[in-house]
Amino acid sequence: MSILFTNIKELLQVREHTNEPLRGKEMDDLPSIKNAYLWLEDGLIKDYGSMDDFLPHPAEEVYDCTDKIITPGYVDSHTHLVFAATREREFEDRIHGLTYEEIAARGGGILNSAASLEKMTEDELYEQARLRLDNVVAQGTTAIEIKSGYGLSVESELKILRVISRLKKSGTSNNCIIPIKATFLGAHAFPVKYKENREGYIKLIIEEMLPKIAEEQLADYVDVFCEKNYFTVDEMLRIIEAGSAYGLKSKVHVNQFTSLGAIDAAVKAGAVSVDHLEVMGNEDFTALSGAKTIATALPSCSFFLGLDYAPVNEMIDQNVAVSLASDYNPGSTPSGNLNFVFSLACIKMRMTPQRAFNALTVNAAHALEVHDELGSITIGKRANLMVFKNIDGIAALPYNFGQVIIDQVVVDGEFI
Ligand SMILES: N=CN[C@@H](CCC(=O)O)C(=O)O
Ligand SMILES: [Zn+2]
Repeated sequence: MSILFTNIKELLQVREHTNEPLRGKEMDDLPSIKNAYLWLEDGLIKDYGSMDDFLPHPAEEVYDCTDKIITPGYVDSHTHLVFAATREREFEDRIHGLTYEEIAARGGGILNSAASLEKMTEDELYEQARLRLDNVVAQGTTAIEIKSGYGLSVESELKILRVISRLKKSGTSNNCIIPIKATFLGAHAFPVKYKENREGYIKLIIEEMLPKIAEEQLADYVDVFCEKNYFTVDEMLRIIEAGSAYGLKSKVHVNQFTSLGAIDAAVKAGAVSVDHLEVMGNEDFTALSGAKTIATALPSCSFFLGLDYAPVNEMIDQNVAVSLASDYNPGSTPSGNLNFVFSLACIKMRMTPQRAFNALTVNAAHALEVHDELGSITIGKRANLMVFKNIDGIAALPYNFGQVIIDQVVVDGEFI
């Protein structure tokens, strides 16, 4: 099947390749072609260019895009989209003055989510998660990472990872398949029965959960919530190492509330990404400067919990590869809408629209290791796109905060 878009008002994020994540001044550049064409074949980008150089291409479908802007779809490299129940009660508790940490200390938070997930069947979980996937794809997410971590027992962690595995194969309710990566986050919190036996739970993760997950090939990455009252830096390193023995690379939760030295340790351990970064010390910047590890900021989490925002412009100035993701989860971020993340990045973090869009596409694709197939308009990449009508440029996306102004989403060359 081949499709041709002609007279495109502007084709954004066109790059010959995206072998490396963008850093420093590169983040300010959002390459585009005005009055462009784009030719898709069998779900891939076959060719693109200026209409001035246009030669007739054989195509089964041709669309005139005089009033349209086309971009690559977003990539969401950090979500907890498989969960059993929302947590409005805690939301109200925070309005009355309790903090996220206080709610967790009372047995709420992650443990609350684990208790409700234990009671839910795999099929119910799957149906709910698929509806959430439908929603985020309609909002422009065209590749996604999904974590476990609301199980905290062998059976429940496997249940979540099996749901993710089903989503990988089945896609959305209308069978739209986007790339999904699964992350094992058994080290999200200590279950109550292991409160006085941390070692016992870490052993369960390393000696029981990981081997089973590896046997069923249920995970692409391993994650740890490294934070005061959760997992220490040493515990994180042990779990990263255990995961790597099964071929799992790591993506870790660090510096959400405290700077513990986890960033330096994770970078040295070869983590693909370090995520959150609301609290950053000088040594954290130094560890990330020039590192291969991607720094993923989650502004919707800061917005929802009233935390500081990750200092992304300072990181970019210090040669850190910055990406943005949603952190979609029932506790700290009950939204997977990357259009809203885009607005927050510009409004609250003072990223320019160019920087934020690069962080949501090219660098986000690196954070998910899908940069060879997604994140830019590049020949040979998958045709996962967003189409916008009657806007003047990229700034319209974050400007229209709280709204989804996408006209159409395209996945593998098909309108969804
Ligand atoms: N901080 C750790 N994990 C999640 C929130 C978990 C929850 O509150 O359910 C996050 O990334 O924000
Ligand atoms: Zn998270």
